[in-house]
Amino acid sequence: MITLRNISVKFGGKLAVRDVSAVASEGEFIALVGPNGSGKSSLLKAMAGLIPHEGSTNLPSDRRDRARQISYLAQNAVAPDDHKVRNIVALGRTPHIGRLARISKADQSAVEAAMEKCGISNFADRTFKTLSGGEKTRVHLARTIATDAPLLLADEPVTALDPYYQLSVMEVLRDASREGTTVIAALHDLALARRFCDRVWVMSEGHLLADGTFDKTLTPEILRNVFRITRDGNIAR
Ligand SMILES: Nc1ncnc2c1ncn2[C@@H]1O[C@H](COP(=O)(O)OP(=O)(O)OP(=O)(O)O)[C@@H](O)[C@H]1O
Repeated sequence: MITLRNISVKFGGKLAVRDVSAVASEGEFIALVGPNGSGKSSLLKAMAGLIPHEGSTNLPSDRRDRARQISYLAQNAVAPDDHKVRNIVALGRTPHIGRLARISKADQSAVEAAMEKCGISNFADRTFKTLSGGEKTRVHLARTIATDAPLLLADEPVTALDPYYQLSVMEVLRDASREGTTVIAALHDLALARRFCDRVWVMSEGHLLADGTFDKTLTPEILRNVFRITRDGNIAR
């Protein structure tokens, strides 16, 4: 169980996340939704220990423990252009490899399995710079999956993907949650989120405005007042 207590994130005096308290259970797949600028990325980064925050969590504070416990897929993840795909995915195993130790057979299998799940095995030996945008996203996802951490945080993992890979990546994340990983993914596609996720956290102006099942949470009022759309997907006027 992951517990967030009164998490706040400030940038230059401006609050991007305001007093967020929530819990996530083992094996849950949570959709973190909300309009642009509502604080989703900032909350994920605070959970990943990448930016300073107020409040507390039960996540490990030691950097190495944190790296084993939490894998994080950034919204605009980068990777060395000249590295082979396979080596970038293998970076996901770094927290499990001792200093100066070589990658083990188990690490190697985790890398191969993650590449297979993300549909990138066929270009495992290409350099990163030769890939398309969506292919690069799937490489980053495979690196995140390869870590095999109990908490997976993904910031807009499907935004750059074609319809087939949107579904396929959502399946990969759902499978990870079914195997016991807690997955929290920032998503803009509410229909896709509803189809795959167990629960939704709705962010609005830094607050966690609603937390629950899709039916109870994404009410016509919230769609109108927070997302500025109607239930039919039109602009609310
Ligand atoms: N490094 C930063 N410095 C200053 N302000 C920032 C920084 N990062 C984010 N913000 C501000 O914090 C607020 C929340 O941003 P955040 O990226 O968390 O939103 P988001 O919900 O992930 O948005 P999006 O859907 O557009 O990715 C925004 O007002 C943003 O401008």
